Amino acid sequence: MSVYTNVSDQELAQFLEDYDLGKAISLTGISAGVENSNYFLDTDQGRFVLTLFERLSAAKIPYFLDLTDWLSTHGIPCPRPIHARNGKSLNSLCGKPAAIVQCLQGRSIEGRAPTQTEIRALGQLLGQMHLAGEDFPQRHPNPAGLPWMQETARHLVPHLDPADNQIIADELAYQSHIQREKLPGGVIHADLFPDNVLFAEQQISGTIDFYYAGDDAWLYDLAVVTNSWCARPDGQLDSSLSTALWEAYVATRPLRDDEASLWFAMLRIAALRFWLLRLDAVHFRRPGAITFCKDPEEYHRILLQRRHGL
Ligand SMILES: Nc1ncnc2c1ncn2[C@@H]1O[C@H](COP(=O)(O)OP(=O)(O)O)[C@@H](O)[C@H]1O
Ligand SMILES: N[C@@H](CCOP(=O)(O)O)C(=O)O
Repeated sequence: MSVYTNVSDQELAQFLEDYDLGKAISLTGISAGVENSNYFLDTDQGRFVLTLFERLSAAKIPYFLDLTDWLSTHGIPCPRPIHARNGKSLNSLCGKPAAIVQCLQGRSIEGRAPTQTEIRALGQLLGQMHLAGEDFPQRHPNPAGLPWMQETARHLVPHLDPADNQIIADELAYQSHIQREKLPGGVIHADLFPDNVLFAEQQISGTIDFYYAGDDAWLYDLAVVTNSWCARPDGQLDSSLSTALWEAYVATRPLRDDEASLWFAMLRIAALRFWLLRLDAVHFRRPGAITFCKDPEEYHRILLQRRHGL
């Protein structure tokens, strides 16, 4: 879902007065995405992306902008925030917190399976991103950890059938015994799905949408990526893709001995996280001009397969 707030020409012109970006030529709503209102902004200085933050409070947003500023200066292709003349990267538009970021080149592979070259590039990039974030000075616990899952599951109960509620309760009970905080970790992207990675000639030209990023086990992030890039339509893993991803990742960030034993637990919690997120989006829809909800059933299938170790 992606355009909740419409911006008038006058509001935009006034907003841009605080930047050195010249005058607006056009503003085009982007229909992909879920959380925020996103626009391609063309000015006489080039193309940028304008985001109006719909859920995050202004106090929470600087972390994400500072993180992408940091990662982009540490070799990770991600949207560098554009600072206004007063030095701030976060400002206000239509009464919402708003930011302008660099528009990255390339296209996502959405709608088709990745090639071996692409999946290896992704594994390597994810390892590099984890290492690049190691010295990032700000701490921010993953906002979608177990407490978020427990809370989301609780308010979904009246909307789901008993079988689904039972699966969710079983998974939450299982995960409450897994100590992922003991695994090596640091900054994770936490949503590096195919629609958040841009490729140009099979190499990664951009990673976007860091608004779920936070501190958590790196292995959990690899599990999020594995589920979202390597699942077949029936939810089972495509082993040639998942193996290539794993090998490229561990060649960049070698795993500690205790990590491999928690691999299936991480795949399960990563599947549960996105099943809950999508159920929440479907059952608690927000009004908006362009509406797009992702299918919860896809993650239901993925979770059922991971519960069987597939
Ligand atoms: N910096 C960027 N460069 C190029 N395209 C971008 C950029 N940021 C967002 N987009 C485009 O906007 C779409 C939605 O962005 P996303 O961050 O996923 O939205 P949301 O935060 O609402 O989930 C992306 O799929 C991509 O096509
Ligand atoms: N990637 C998640 C939902 C988050 O949406 P995004 O557009 O902000 O990446 C999913 O597929 O459920």
